[in-house]
Amino acid sequence: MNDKVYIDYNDIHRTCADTAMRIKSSGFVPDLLLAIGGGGYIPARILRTFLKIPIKTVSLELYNDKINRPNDNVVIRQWVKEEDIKGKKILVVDEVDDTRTTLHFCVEELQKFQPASVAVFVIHNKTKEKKRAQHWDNDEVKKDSVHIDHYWSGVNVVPDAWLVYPWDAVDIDQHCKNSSTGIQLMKCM
Ligand SMILES: O=P(O)(O)OC[C@H]1O[C@H](OP(=O)(O)OP(=O)(O)O)[C@H](O)[C@@H]1O
Repeated sequence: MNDKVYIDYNDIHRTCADTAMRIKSSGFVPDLLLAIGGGGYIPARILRTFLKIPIKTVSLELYNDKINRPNDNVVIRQWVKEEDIKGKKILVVDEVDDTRTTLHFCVEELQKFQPASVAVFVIHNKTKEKKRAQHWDNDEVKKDSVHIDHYWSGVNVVPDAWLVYPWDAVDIDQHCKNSSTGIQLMKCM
């Protein structure tokens, strides 16, 4: 079993702040943050502090806590209206890109509403072979069938990292103590 990495709230805030600066300097000016719940809600709110644009939310479920394994398909618990997306530049926000199943599903569904463009932000990207959209995070991004204009990960992490986020903590004080230990995270350039 892999060591758990307890993620610190302040590190999340710093990562969002740093990446917001990268987004601003990229020339991509999003109209809307689209948070994928539950993990994308808090990073989207932090990004709003810097990007000063509205947030809309969707709720998607891949991992099924009741059966302790992924669902066969991504389940939509809540979705957006077409009028919120059509013609807009959308920045999709989630906390982690693991197999990329959820992000790919979300972008594919959003494209049906004809956004002007779509980009993706995650706090953590696990550097592993993805099940979908292999090329989003490298120079071949535009070759993928489900197109995005930009992909930003705050931090690239080793493939088998077991990330524990602070909003899942029952005892946040113990979580903070644990967050000073853990495996090495590989910082994204
Ligand atoms: O890259 P993937 O393999 O698709 O995994 C990443 C997704 O899994 C988690 O969601 P989950 O379904 O556990 O829902 P939650 O955010 O409500 O915990 C996480 O929040 C991402 O959305």
